[in-house]
Amino acid sequence: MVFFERAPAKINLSLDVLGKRDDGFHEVKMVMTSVDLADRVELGELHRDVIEVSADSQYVPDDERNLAYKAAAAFKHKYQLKQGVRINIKKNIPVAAGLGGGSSDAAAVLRGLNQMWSIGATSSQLAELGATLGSDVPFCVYGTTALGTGRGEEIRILPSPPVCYVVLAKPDIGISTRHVFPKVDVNELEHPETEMVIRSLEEKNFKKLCGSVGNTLERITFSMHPEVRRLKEKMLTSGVSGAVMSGSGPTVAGFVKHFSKAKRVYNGLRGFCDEVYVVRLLDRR
Ligand SMILES: C[C@](O)(CO)[C@H](O)COP(=O)(O)OP(=O)(O)OC[C@H]1O[C@@H](n2ccc(N)nc2=O)[C@H](O)[C@@H]1O
Ligand SMILES: Nc1ncnc2c1ncn2[C@@H]1O[C@H](COP(=O)(O)OP(=O)(O)OP(=O)(O)O)[C@@H](O)[C@H]1O
Repeated sequence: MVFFERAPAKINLSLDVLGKRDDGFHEVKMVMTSVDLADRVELGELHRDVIEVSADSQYVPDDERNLAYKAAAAFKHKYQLKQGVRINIKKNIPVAAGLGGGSSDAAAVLRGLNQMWSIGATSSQLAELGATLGSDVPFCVYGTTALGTGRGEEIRILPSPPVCYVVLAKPDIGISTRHVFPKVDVNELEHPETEMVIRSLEEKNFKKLCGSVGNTLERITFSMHPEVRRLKEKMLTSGVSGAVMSGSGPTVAGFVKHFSKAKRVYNGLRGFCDEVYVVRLLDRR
């Protein structure tokens, strides 16, 4: 039997760092949501006790370093399963882009294996297992709109954003979160208005949302890669109502209410950077 799971990209509407923890991670407070740019994860049952993984991208490992492989290994270990699985990933989410692609693939594997092997684990149990794989995996298990606290793994579901289009633009660089967090100086941070972002979701207020999106990691990524700052500026002058870098970058998300405007922004940015997408937010609660 073959199972398919969608693995949507995540974007940060806000990302705040509150402090450094004893375990080396940072205490964060961030609002995340999912968009309809998604990888496609195919799971096929094997009768041997092996995990095989392949992906149609040269930037993604096809062995135990793949986060999807790690998710399958963790799931098999947790539920003491002797069956194997073949995982095939059709990558549509740009890699090392701040869009949580690997985390979303891992979450899709947890959801898919739970279904394929009829384990009956709850989302919260899958999220707890996901937290052992990476800070963004628990959010990706739910894949809606949520507040992430702790190191990002404590999830509170929020109302979905007002209906709008999101233009995603990624300059031709990859950024690893691991290289950005060590540069955080907790005494020199500008804090985004996360509470205002949450209120804008509760009120479904597009204007308020656009006026309050923010990411404290922007300053660090911009200083390492000035082209990301230029991209955000270009996006704002192209007519988006608000823009914010996702995760540790380099992808910048711009918000517009109408498709005609999204198309104009898209066309304007295409001459500026290679990878541009017009997407929609995933959930409609
Ligand atoms: C930047 C975000 O994408 C925002 O959604 C996430 O916080 C990153 O999530 P992720 O890629 O799943 O991150 P992890 O794989 O857990 O951690 C990668 C590295 O980022 C740093 N890290 C990550 C999360 C966090 N709250 N504090 C950190 O300091 C750590 O150095 C860690 O070694
Ligand atoms: N299934 C996967 N999809 C994408 N990248 C993966 C996967 N498994 C492992 N990786 C590795 O993880 C790294 C980060 O890729 P990803 O696309 O998840 O970026 P990101 O969302 O910016 O994450 P991070 O915050 O971890 O830097 C890549 O360098 C890649 O080699």
